[in-house]
Amino acid sequence: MAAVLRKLIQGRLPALAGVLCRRSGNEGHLFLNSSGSTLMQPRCGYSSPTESVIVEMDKATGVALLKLNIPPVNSLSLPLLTELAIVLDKLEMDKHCRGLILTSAVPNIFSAGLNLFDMMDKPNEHYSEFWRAVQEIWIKLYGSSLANIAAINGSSPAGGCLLALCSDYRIMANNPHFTIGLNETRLGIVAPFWYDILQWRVHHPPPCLHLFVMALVFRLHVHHPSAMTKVTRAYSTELKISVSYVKQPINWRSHEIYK
Ligand SMILES: CCCCCCCCCCCCC/C=C/C(=O)SCCNC(=O)CCNC(=O)[C@H](O)C(C)(C)COP(=O)(O)OP(=O)(O)OC[C@H]1O[C@@H](n2cnc3c(N)ncnc32)[C@H](O)[C@@H]1OP(=O)(O)O
Repeated sequence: MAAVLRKLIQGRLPALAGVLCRRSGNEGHLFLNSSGSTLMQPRCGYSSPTESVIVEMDKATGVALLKLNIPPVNSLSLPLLTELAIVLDKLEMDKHCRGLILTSAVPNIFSAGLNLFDMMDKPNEHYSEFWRAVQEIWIKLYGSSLANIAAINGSSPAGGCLLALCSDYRIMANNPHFTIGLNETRLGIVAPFWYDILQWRVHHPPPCLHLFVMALVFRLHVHHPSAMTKVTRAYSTELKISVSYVKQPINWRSHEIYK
């Protein structure tokens, strides 16, 4: 099945498909359990200097698991955003890396959004630097040539939700205690205009990414390999077409929402 997917799609997305679809063994598989914790068997690992972003690279598949690791709530502070930017740059330049999964090492929290203390009682220069770092993460994640998925294993309000929206696809743990959404509007903080493009993508996801999620569902719940092969065959044309949709350049003025 994974072989069929690999044949159908060229480029970097197949590596992720391999992770999601592999039939035997646990290595390289991503699991989200009901408590929202993720389990992945890494082949090797390295971390950012302060370990605020833990990176576990599966060399066999070329997929990196990135875990935000700033307790208590993974708030997106200037140091965390800076470190995340460095990690994303490194992965982008790593020719063995083909995809990434963004998740959290903090139990029950994906990210509490922008660090509120970075947005108060600071000099103007700090606000400029902070906002530049926020925009940089958006550009790096959304504009990444790597296939990327957000595994939302905890609450993810405000900027946490926006961070997840930068990924190609989102999978959230099924836990009624986990919340997600743009609660910051209650504080009078409004997401910028360029956030529209993220919303647009969520409402119009590339069809092949649907297939990856279906693959995950099959792997975890059906355990019926032949079913997936049938699905892959049925969607083969759609898959080929959909490759052209993935990783569209950032050119929101050409999107229909602006027409
Ligand atoms: C963003 C990068 C990607 C780019 C995306 C592009 C899109 C465009 C970006 C533009 C973004 C603009 C809009 C975004 C704005 C924001 O993000 S503003 C931040 C708003 N966030 C919140 O309002 C979250 C508030 N927090 C909570 O709801 C809860 O804390 C929680 C996350 C659900 C966790 O609850 P719980 O486990 O009960 O923990 P608490 O006891 O509440 O908190 C523990 C300690 O953590 C501190 N804390 C919580 N949130 C933040 C925060 N955002 N910043 C800093 N600190 C935070 C909290 O005060 C507690 O501290 P102590 O009291 O000292 O223990």
